[in-house]
Amino acid sequence: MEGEGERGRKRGGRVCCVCNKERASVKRPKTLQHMCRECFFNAFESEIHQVIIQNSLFIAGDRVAIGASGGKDSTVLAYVLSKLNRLHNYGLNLFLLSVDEGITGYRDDSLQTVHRNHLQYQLPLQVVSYKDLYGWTMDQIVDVIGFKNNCTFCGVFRRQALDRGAALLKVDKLVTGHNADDIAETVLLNLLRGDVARLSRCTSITTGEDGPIPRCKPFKYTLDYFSTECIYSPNAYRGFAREFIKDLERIRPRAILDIIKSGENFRISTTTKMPEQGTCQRCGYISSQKWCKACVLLDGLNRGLPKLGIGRSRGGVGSENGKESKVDKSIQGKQCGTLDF
Ligand SMILES: Nc1ncnc2c1ncn2[C@@H]1O[C@H](COP(=O)(O)OP(=O)(O)OP(=O)(O)O)[C@@H](O)[C@H]1O
Repeated sequence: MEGEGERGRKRGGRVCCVCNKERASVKRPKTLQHMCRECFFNAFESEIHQVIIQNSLFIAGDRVAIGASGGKDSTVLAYVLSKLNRLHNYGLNLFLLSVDEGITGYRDDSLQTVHRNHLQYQLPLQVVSYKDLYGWTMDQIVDVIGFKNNCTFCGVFRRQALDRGAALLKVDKLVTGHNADDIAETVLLNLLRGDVARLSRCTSITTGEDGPIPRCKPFKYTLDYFSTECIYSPNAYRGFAREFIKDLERIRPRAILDIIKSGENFRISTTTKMPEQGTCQRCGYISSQKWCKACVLLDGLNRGLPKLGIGRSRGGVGSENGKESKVDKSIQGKQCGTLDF
């Protein structure tokens, strides 16, 4: 901890500023405190408990699916949530829900972690795959679309796949391991794209209350320590926002939480026209357009026109003789990646 001077140091390193006994092994980016492992875990778990209670994330008896990717955040989320559920008697029925995107050498490895968590924490596991839901794996999609726009497919399909998996489990809520860094990136991206509708909701700790399954982010205020990248996302726009945010964090760690705060304080003018929620005429999933984005993308893939739903391509769904249809117009201007959680 800054200002501790010699008092805070011990031969071989600093002393934990909480217990004043053990050697510190982490410096928390959020508070800049030097802590030992044990005190860090305690502080972290009690902060998540506070977030859950203060935001009334759950009610006793809720069936809750944990979006389990096998990555570090959702793995920690599964551990912490099952521990807090026991410790504080939340009365939740917890499940692990994994989406297998079909990315060889990436998701197949991380799904093994999820299978281990399923046994370790004794939580029922549901896996849904892109192959079963859409008939395509991400490996196959990348073969036809390349590396540039594949994140659009993956993001849109994952969002819907999680909802479909949650429906199979008949859960009341879905929690994800999105952390403060993820949310700050999304604020910036929505700002850069002028996506007012998403900007207005991306900082909420619970979203989708008007949709099929509300989603919560108990790690909303948790800063990232390190992150792993999908093998197919080297060109994603999000990656640039991530680098920018990491640069800011190096100068001032609280910058990330301040970006979230700014996002929370945006007020959308009452005259701004917001999209109206409806259902996709094709699959029945929620959509503000005639067809949901997943159906538009899938239709393009199946017709051998994979770029149809990306960016400003013409001659899309429902178009006659190359003229734009309503659906074509609806998908314009929303390039690369889904910016909803
Ligand atoms: N394939 C998946 N199956 C289930 N949930 C997923 C999947 N991918 C992402 N999620 C959920 O969305 C959250 C954010 O995922 P993302 O890959 O953007 O970030 P991350 O910080 O790398 O998370 P993680 O470390 O948990 O993978 C995850 O923590 C998880 O809850």
